[in-house]
Amino acid sequence: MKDQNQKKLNDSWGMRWGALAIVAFTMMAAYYVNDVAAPLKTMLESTLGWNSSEFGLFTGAYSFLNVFLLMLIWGGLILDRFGIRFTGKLATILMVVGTAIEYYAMTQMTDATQIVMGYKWNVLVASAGYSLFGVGAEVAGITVTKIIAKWFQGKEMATAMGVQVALARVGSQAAYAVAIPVARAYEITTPILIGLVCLVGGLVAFFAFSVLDKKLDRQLETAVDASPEDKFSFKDVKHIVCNPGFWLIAVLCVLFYSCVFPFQKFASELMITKYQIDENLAGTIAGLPALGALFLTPVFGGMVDKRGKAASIMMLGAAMLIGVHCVYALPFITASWVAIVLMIVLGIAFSLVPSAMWPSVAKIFPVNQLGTAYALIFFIQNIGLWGIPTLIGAVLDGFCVVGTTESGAKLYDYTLPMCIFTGIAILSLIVAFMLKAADRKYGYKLEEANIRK
Ligand SMILES: NCCCC[C@H](NC(=O)[C@@H](N)CCCCN)C(=O)O
Repeated sequence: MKDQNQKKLNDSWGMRWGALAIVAFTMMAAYYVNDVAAPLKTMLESTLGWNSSEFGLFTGAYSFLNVFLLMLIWGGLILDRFGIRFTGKLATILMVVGTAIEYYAMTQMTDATQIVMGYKWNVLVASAGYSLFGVGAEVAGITVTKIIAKWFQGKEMATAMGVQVALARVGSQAAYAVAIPVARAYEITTPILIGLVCLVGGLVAFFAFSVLDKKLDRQLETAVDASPEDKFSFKDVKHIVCNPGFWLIAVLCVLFYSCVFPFQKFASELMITKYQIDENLAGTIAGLPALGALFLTPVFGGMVDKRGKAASIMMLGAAMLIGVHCVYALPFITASWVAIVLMIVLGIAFSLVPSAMWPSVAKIFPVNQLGTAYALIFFIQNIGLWGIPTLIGAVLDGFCVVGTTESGAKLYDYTLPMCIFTGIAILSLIVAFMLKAADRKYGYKLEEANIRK
């Protein structure tokens, strides 16, 4: 007879946090690669001749397959059918292959400038690689959420999720900080090569995690690592999409994240051209929200746990976003310190909203629908992560060119794009307000503390 009281692998503090460290490293590499090309926008223009529309297409390509081929939905199904080890490895392999294609297109296909469907061939190949990477990164995101739920069940689950997101921000900040200096010191694609090497390390790390996870499964005596109650189910989809809270959170998510991630992709150039910030520093400034979020997300998460007020916090974050984008839109404010202060405020908003939003999903839906709810929200969020960079790139090329830089790249006036971001931020405040009203009407308890005294 088996000893039911036998200590399991995840009962050991060191083992479960060690396991988290391994998968968090893979996600850190993913966030690094996700963001590393963004600060290189101007260099891509002067070195490879990419215009803003092409940069926008490339940036939005992260979400292209996720949106148009429903890859997040299939990813959710694969995750439930084949489990976290298989899906995690598959997702990481997709990230490695996608990044390798992107790197190849940017290094070996520099002469492939023939126009196909209105874009340079090398842009399309790099975008295809980045799109494949995007599928891997998003599927890895939902897989890691599920890994944490499994390894930290009945333990420090919320803290573990906060720490994982915080560590992912380290990857983002590193990308923004090193991209331009490394590209200037070596080749424009060296920062991407570094990301590729890190992702291969992340793949090895995931294989190592799988050994631990298999051992845990043997201890848990489960053949399949997805318990029936957290499987992706089309019945749940119907139930979830009929809930007004789902739509309000999903729309708030797409609007809010559309004002942060896509904005950051263009922010390095904005810092250099409008605020005259040194090129080597511009990426670090653009990455400040990620750095701020690294420290503040766990702090605000703790506040939401203890004091509640999640709906009000989301409103506050959205209001701060309006202020930030509105001031960036003002053409007569060009002092570099203002740009830096605004990035810090954006960092605070970027910590407030996610720390209130993601736990709110868990308040609206029962545990057995959470995986499905997160996959659907990620899917809707990806529509913005695809559409907004594509739109901003086209707007820059179509309406904002005001000259040429010394290196031959175009010089843009960012007033119109910043007005667009301000408009989206205003919509996000309206939706946050509606969410608070819905909370009162339907009793989601978003304003209540998670931890009861
Ligand atoms: N448990 C959910 C955590 C979500 C963290 C969130 N990530 C996303 O929303 C991803 N779908 C998109 C990541 C894009 C990275 N540039 C986050 O705040 O990072």
